[in-house]
Amino acid sequence: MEENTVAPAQAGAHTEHPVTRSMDPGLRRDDGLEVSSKFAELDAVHLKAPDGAEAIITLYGAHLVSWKTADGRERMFLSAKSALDGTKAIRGGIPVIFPQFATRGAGMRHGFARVLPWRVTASGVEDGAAFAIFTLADSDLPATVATSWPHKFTLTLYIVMKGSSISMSLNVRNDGDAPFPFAAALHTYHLVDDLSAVRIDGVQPSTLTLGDKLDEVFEGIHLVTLASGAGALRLEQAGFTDAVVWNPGAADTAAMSDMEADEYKRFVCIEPALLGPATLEPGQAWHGRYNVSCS
Ligand SMILES: O=P(O)(O)OC[C@H]1O[C@H](O)[C@H](O)[C@@H](O)[C@@H]1O
Repeated sequence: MEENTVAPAQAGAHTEHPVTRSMDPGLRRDDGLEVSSKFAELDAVHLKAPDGAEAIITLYGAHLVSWKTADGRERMFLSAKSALDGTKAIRGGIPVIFPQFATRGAGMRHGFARVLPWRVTASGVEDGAAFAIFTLADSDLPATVATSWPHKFTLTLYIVMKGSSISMSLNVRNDGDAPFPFAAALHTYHLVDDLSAVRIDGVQPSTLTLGDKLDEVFEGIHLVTLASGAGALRLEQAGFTDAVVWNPGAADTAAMSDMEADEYKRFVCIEPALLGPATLEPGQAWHGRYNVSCS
C-alpha cells in the first residue's frame, strides 16, 4: 500500500489506483462492504488506525468530517450549524470539489461531488494505517445533474491515515469518448485556536497572516506550512497546482445560515486545488495528492 506521504502526480497517466492494485483480495469490498456508522443523519465510514488515529467520512460527498490524530486531538473544523442531513453541503471538514470550483463555470457552485452520495468500495487496515476508498461515477448521478454535465467519468477518493498524518488521493478518469474540462479541490477547513495567531508559509514570499476576510488563489504550490496556537501542520500537494486560502471574516459569517457568528475565528481553509479548468482526454486520468502531517 502507498506510504503516508504524497507521491508526485502523474497527470494524464493511464495507471490504476495504487491501492486498488495492491488491495488484499480478502478485504470486504463493493456490495459486500458494510457502511460502519452514522454521523448525525448521514451514513459514514469510521476509520480507526491501531495507534488510535481516527477519521469519519460521510458517504454524502465522501466528506471527511472529523480527523483525530493518535493523540486524540481533533484537527478539522466543523460548524455547529452545519446541515448534516444531506439537504445542503456540509460546512467544515474536507468537501470534495468537482467538476467546478466556486462560481468559475456555469454549473453548480463548487460542483456536484460534495452534495451527492458516493459509494465506499473498500476499507480496512494495512501496514498500521486505516484506509477507505470512495467512488462516484456518471452512472451515480441523478438525471438533472447528468443532463447538465453529460460526461462519462469515474472519481475515486482514497483516504489513509495513522499517527499524526493523513493522505488523500483524488483521481478523475475520463471514461467517455470526448475530452471534458474540470476543476477539483479538497476544500480543507483546518481547526485553529485563534485565526489571528495563524501563520501560513509557502504560498507567497512572505508569511501570510489573516485578520479578517481573505479569499485568495496562490499558484504553483507544493508545500505549505500552517502554524497556529494548535501546533504546526505540513501540507504537501501534487497534481493540485493551486492553493486557495479562505476565511469569510466576521461580516460574511454573520450572513451565513450555517455558521455561528464567532466560528470564523476557529478555522482557516487552505485548499489544494486544480482550478484550471484542466482538460482530460478520453481514457486518461488525473491524480491529485494531498498529505497533512501534524507536529
Ligand atoms: O460557501 P461555499 O459554497 O462552501 O464556498 C466557500 C468558499 O469556498 C472557496 O474558498 C472560495 O474561494 C470562496 O469564495 C467561497 O466563499
